[in-house]
Amino acid sequence: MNISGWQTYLVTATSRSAGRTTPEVVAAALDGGVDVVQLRDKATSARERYETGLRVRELTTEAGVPLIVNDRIDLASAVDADGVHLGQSDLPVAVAREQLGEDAVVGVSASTVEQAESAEAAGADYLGVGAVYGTDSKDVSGDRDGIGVERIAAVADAVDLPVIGIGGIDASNAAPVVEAGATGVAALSAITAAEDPEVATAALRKAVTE
Ligand SMILES: Cc1ncc(COP(=O)(O)OP(=O)(O)O)c(N)n1
Ligand SMILES: Cc1nc(C(=O)O)sc1CCOP(=O)(O)O
Ligand SMILES: [Mg+2]
Repeated sequence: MNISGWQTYLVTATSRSAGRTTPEVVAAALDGGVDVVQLRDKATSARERYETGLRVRELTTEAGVPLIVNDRIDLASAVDADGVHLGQSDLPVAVAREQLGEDAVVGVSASTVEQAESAEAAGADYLGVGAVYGTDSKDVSGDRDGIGVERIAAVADAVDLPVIGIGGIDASNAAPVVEAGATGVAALSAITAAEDPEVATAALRKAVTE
């Protein structure tokens, strides 16, 4: 898996998708050229997430794009995802590897250099680092304005893993995140809540590749 090629990373949220279903948003983002999709629905039942995950798996497989499941190793396995994204309070990387296999992609959230170094030592494949800017999509502890691109630079300097910036990122502010050393950017509301998720994805892609 070429994780270093992940420049645009969609994080889904049915509750922030302007009445569209998550498969509809994912299909549009795939048409817009997104590199990886993470299924992250905190508000729906396990059964709903499973059904949605199966459909999103079909779409991502057709497009040749990896699928990551947030938090849940069991759901990642059930929908045959490529991997799982784990936060600081989620199960350890080693458990994910044991359950999903050595080839599974395991991402870990880090908002400090210390957390990034620990995740690297634990065997993470990539880091999700944020919240870079202020966000309404998640209750983030600490600085409401975000950790800033300076922290992205510090983390990218400290570890050898691909770094994905997340939090408050859209086409207008994505370039400095990559200039600071991130491999790519993850976006939730900038894509899911956009008037046209395909256009928003293409704009984000342009911002980080040009
Ligand atoms: C790419 C990426 N980075 C960070 C996160 C946040 O994960 P976590 O800290 O576990 O918080 P929740 O998303 O579970 O609320 C992420 N999901 N994806
Ligand atoms: C899911 C998530 N994780 C974050 C972190 O800092 O770890 S910020 C965040 C929300 C990202 O949503 P938006 O792109 O709409 O700001
Ligand atoms: Mg989590």
